[in-house]
Amino acid sequence: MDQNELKKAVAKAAADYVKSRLDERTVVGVGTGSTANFFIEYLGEFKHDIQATVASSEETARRLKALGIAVIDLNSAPEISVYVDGADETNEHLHLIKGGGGALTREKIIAAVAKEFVCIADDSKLVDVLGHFPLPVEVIPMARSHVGREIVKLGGDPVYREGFVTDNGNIIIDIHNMSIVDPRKLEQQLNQITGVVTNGLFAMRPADKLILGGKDGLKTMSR
Ligand SMILES: O=C[C@H](O)[C@H](O)[C@H](O)COP(=O)(O)O
Repeated sequence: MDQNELKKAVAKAAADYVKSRLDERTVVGVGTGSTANFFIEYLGEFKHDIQATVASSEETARRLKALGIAVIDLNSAPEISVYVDGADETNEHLHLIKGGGGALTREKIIAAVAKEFVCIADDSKLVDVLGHFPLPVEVIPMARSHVGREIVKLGGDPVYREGFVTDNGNIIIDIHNMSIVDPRKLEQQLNQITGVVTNGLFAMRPADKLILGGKDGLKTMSR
């Protein structure tokens, strides 16, 4: 199977899992990116059974609505039963790097609310130490230089994502060349920098379940 087929396989497994748990109160949190897009397609197959979804980006909301799936504002959702999303990197503790597509802040908000966070990925994303993938940080535009200097003090190489504006009207700085040996500590250190909205480390609130697709089939890891 190529990488796309692996993404499809994990998305199907997550959709089957969500379907098996649906009841009349279920609100599904839906992620952003190429893996999540396959999940959205599978959701479309049982859209009449889904009460509502909360989308982690404008693009995901557009795709869900195009399939006729109800999208509600998070503030109108009494709870999110399950949130399904991809990741850019994961370690065996289910700590993640997310935000390659720039949707990290809304994703992190949904993850914070969700009772269960199911991450889906092909097994090329599983690493021993996070940080090979550049870590995205969403930043208020006027704080760009300040945040960049603070990132250098933490040992990373900040790279401004040219021409990209988040759904929240902010910029992204990607941190390169940082071996993230203590993800929980770095997540908190970055959040302490004035001007940072959030960062793409999901270590304080990791995934609860990880469905990985590889050449030998699917593997599920849980915390
Ligand atoms: O902002 C984007 C999200 O965090 C994605 O979940 C992440 O970038 C993984 O995307 P993909 O499934 O396309 O590899």
